[in-house]
Amino acid sequence: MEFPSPHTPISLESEAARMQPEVDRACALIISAAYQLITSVRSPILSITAVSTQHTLSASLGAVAAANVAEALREAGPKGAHVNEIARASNIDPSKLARVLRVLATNHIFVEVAPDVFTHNRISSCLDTGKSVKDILANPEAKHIGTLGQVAGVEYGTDEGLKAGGYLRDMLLDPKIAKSQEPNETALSLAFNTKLDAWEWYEQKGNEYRLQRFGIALEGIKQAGPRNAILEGFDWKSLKQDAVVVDVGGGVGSQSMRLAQNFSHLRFVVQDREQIVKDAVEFWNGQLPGAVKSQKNASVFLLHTILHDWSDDYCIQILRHLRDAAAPDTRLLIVDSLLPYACEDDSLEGIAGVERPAHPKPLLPNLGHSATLLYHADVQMMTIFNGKERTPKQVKELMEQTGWKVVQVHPSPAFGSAKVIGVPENTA
Ligand SMILES: C[S@@+](CC[C@H](N)C(=O)[O-])C[C@H]1O[C@@H](n2cnc3c(N)ncnc32)[C@H](O)[C@@H]1O
Repeated sequence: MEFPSPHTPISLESEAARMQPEVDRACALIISAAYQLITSVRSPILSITAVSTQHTLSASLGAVAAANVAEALREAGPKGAHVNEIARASNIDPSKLARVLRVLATNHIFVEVAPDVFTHNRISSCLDTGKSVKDILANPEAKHIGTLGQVAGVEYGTDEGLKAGGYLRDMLLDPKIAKSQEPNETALSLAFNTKLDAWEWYEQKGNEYRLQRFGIALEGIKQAGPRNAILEGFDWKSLKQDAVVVDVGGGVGSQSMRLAQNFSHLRFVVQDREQIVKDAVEFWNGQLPGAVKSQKNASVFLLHTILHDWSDDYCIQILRHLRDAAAPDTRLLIVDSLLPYACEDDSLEGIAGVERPAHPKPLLPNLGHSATLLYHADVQMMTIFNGKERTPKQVKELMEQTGWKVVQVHPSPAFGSAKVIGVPENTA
């Protein structure tokens, strides 16, 4: 097995090694230990200052993605290109672009091979849509269509994500919305001066590119984990012929698609907002025409990265509605990240499947930096949606309040892939 070199471009094959759980765990320990060492030896004032200015990194990454720098560098070949050449396609001032690229290169994203000459490395290659600069400039609205979605994810995080993040303190400290559970009283609504919730805001005229990019970005983040994570941890095979899986808030139905491709005996209902369902019909007709039929009597309610979009009040409404529509043998399948506390946690006792492996001391019990993306996502969910990544206990409590009983938890190190399986309370 070969671990990828920092100088080779990313591909699905290059990441194959880390899809093996033992390799993934070894990497997590290394990342956790390395970052803990950095924080131990660096001046605390410098540590805190580095964090307080870290938005410059996100902002630089966003600028470079929007300016199609990765595509220009790929076209320039392995020796790289001078900033004068890179800047030409985007009309950015070359000396400003050089500084933006240099802060990234200093953080191992791109390599400065000679003064003002930059080339790709493995991390920067993730910023490449694979399209030509000419094609992107000819049709900028379609930049992310047909891509794996990781660049869409970067643009999402560094555009509405970063802008909303800038208003976190206002959201938390403004007495009018500080304790709100409403999806339209968020840092995003402050940043974009809107009374709409994120879903309505995305559907506003002028936000077409952002809406489409958001949908494609959802796929991008899944590239970091095993492609077929949805297949594991739930016994899909044992569901009877023509069992109906309702993909609640299913987007274009990409999870249902993966299930349909692997379990031909299942039928699917993909439920979402009207505008999204229009895209879903195209997506399905293109790949599995006739596979989705609208039916009642759900065998499974699948909530794939849904509850994390909503505050507790709204999750309770969603879960109650599903409970009302459930038959005695309906299964509830919640797929989301499960967030550990940063300390030891005995609240997990009695929940089947959530035992945490012990990590070597003095690493943090949640593995610190190697798990940091979960906590970034949690805060981002708060700023954009008033949503929340939850601990296993928090999910269990929401289920118990709404007539569902947890029967199994299937933790997954992959982002957004842990499963909590429930059944209607009085039939368990
Ligand atoms: C984070 S995405 C998850 C999509 C899909 N489950 C997946 O994992 O690929 C959340 C989805 O919820 C949908 N959504 C938001 N509000 C909704 C509502 N009121 N009814 C149905 N779907 C909704 C959004 O349009 C979006 O597709």
